[in-house]
Amino acid sequence: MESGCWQAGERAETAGERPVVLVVAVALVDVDGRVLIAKRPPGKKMAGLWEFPGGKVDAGETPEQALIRELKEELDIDTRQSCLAPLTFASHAYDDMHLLMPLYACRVWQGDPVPKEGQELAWVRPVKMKDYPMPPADIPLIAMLRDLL
Ligand SMILES: Nc1nc2c([nH]c(=O)n2[C@H]2C[C@H](O)[C@@H](COP(=O)(O)OP(=O)(O)OP(=O)(O)O)O2)c(=O)[nH]1
Repeated sequence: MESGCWQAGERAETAGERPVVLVVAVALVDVDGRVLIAKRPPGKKMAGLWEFPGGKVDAGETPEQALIRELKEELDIDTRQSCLAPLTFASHAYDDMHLLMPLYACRVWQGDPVPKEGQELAWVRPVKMKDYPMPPADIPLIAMLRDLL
């Protein structure tokens, strides 16, 4: 078997004892088809990399509730569960955890996104996202956004 996914799968099977961590993220899409990404602030893990808004799902929350909460906290915008469309997901082994990250698409929200946590924001077309360094888990999502949005 020569295919690339077969070879890559051999290397990825080392997750072992790492906890699976559920993080929810969203592609906020504007009328021009651009997607909002935010730069992780200094001091955080993977500081300086660009990511989709979102965060960890707390105990007792649904993924959608967590995302609505994170969008308010990080960007001061309001959206609703009915405006969150499941798009794809990332499943990636980091050194300390295995990240499971559903990615939603959202085109309807209220308010203008403002960086509540001092993070830099950018509206970027999926074809241009490769110019913005992102966490390794996010890399496969870029091509999916290009195809699915
Ligand atoms: N929000 C978001 N998180 C991402 C993306 N890609 C990716 O690997 N992550 C990782 C980074 C973090 O380890 C985790 C999100 O955690 P978080 O934003 O709620 O909290 P944090 O960075 O303060 O995490 P921590 O210090 O508590 O580990 O998911 C992404 O596109 N968006």
